Amino acid sequence: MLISLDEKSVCHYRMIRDARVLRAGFVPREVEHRDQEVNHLSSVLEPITNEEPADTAIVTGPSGAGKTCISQFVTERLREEVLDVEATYVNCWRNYTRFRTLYQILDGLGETIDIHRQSTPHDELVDRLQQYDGPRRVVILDEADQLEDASVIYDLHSLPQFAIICIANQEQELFSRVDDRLVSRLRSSEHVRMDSYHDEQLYDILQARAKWGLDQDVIADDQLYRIADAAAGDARLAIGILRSAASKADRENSERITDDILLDAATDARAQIKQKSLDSLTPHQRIVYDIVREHGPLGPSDIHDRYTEEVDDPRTKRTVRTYLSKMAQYNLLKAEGTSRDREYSIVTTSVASATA
Ligand SMILES: Nc1ncnc2c1ncn2[C@@H]1O[C@H](COP(=O)(O)OP(=O)(O)OP(=O)(O)O)[C@@H](O)[C@H]1O
Repeated sequence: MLISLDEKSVCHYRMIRDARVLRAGFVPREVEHRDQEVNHLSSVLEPITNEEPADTAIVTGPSGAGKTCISQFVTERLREEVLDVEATYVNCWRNYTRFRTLYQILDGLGETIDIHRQSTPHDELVDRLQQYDGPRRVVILDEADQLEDASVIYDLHSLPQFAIICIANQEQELFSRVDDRLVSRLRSSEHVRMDSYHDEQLYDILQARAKWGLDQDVIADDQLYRIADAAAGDARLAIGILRSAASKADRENSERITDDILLDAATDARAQIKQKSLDSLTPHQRIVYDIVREHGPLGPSDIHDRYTEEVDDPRTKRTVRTYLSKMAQYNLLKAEGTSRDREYSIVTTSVASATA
């Protein structure tokens, strides 16, 4: 238990013991229920521990299935086992151009001092990667289906110094963004698929976080089960609800997480995740989202027509479809109808919560 004194010397109870373990990007020392996926991914990367080239790994699954966590966990474990392995993590949604992704990778190698965003050609960046002869390096390309120009995967694919983990929600979305020569290579890559968690699995993930992050007995088992149920298979949302609940309890100087706190926490966590997803949208995706918000429900063709009227350099219909699908995956849009008459509308954050 942590007790702190504010300026007025009032005692404040703090139930959060270690806030790090409640953060979205935290990689735990032990991961729950993913032994098979951990072993599979480890075996794909294994050759680099003997200085041999490794196959590219494709990791897919819905939001909150643990794709990033498992990829980072496996990479870290590898780095613990052998000295000469390094790792670079790139969020391709944030770095969605080929230049930015190459830049981030080179930055991890300390090779960006004289690179100029305006004038350095792509080929020179690729040359530098080719010349890299340091320790073997795992490059995690997270949200790889968001790359505007996925040829960066091709750039890296053939370089033996780099082992690539490509993370995406769906395999077909990743493949629809790359050209045929790369599709055939990626099809023969190792594929690690992850499904949404069951309630029991989410409960275990939550219990471990509560154990490390919070004081004992501040949340009851049945409350953890309700969080798991409300999160509907998404570990990111589940941990988000626990984090919101604990910080609200701390703000209110409460010694336990009450059911009322939990109810608000579910709403807060959903709103926070939604805001984060909205902030991640690229400028073109944001325009598409706003069109659906203002004029939806709309079908993909109507959306594309309106979008091409609004921008000078429109992306293809196919790309806009991948935007729509990604926003549906991230619960920003909902799709209704079959593939022939599908329409998209925005998801309004519902106040009703399954933690009630
Ligand atoms: N098996 C697990 N054991 C422990 N913690 C986990 C596990 N799976 C996921 N988590 C935790 O859940 C949260 C969400 O996981 P992660 O970010 O890896 O999901 P994701 O599939 O990459 O989602 P997104 O597609 O939204 O990026 C993270 O805080 C992560 O540490």
